[in-house]
Amino acid sequence: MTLLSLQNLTVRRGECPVVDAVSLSLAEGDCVGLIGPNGAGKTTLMRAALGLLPHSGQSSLATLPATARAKAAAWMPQARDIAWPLEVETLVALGRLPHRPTGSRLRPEDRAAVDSALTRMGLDSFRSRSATALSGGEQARVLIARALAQETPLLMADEPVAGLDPAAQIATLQVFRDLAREGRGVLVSLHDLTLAARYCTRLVLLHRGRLAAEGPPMEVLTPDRLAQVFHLNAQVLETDHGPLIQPLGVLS
Ligand SMILES: Nc1ncnc2c1ncn2[C@@H]1O[C@H](COP(=O)(O)OP(=O)(O)OP(=O)(O)O)[C@@H](O)[C@H]1O
Repeated sequence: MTLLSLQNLTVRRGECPVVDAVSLSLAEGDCVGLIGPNGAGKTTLMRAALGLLPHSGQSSLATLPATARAKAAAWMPQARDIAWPLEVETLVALGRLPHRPTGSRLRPEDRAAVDSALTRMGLDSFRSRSATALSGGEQARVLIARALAQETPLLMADEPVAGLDPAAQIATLQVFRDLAREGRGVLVSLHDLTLAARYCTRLVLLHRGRLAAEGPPMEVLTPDRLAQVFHLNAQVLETDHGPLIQPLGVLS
């Protein structure tokens, strides 16, 4: 089943299209990595797809009423502001809001979703801590857990592993890959090309707002594209542990 369909999605900032006629679809089982240099349009694409930015073209999510959209897709934005000193467990339970009548108590299925999200993100021992008293990387994991607790068919996450230590980055991508294997869909923007190649089923490469390439990771991440789009001299290796994209230098 298709979980997200974009057709000619375009976002203009003034005269300039920063997302330019992008079409793509994402189905159950897909873990799609959205990659591209700084300013390529990744955040703008995701926010427009969710209907959070004015755009032309179509997004299957943008037209949904807010509650239906919150049941269809969870969104973890790049900004990780936690304003109030809520307990971690309470903050993660906010992910259940689309599923509960306003003001109601957590039902057993809500508690189960919160417990599962905390466990997946390795946060069981953090559940009673104040979220504002956590480190930046710990806060990021809590916000990912909140999105997981939403238990939506589609998870969209904007650079969710930025600021996480290497083990937490890998563990998070493993969670996303597992979600896809369980039949959900994931759209995740990433700057770490090795993680993108290893854990995503498909990559979408944006360059200056346009879809520059899409397909299996090793077909997208060719040395030529890394040079043209990322200005990188990079080695692309197949190892026993999976692909390895090793940047060697910057091309002028
Ligand atoms: N509010 C805004 N007003 C004008 N231009 C903007 C605005 N927000 C973003 N842009 C521009 O739109 C383009 C795409 O930005 P976007 O944040 O989508 O890129 P990105 O691929 O997510 O980058 P990064 O990897 O740095 O997070 C950039 O050129 C950026 O300067």
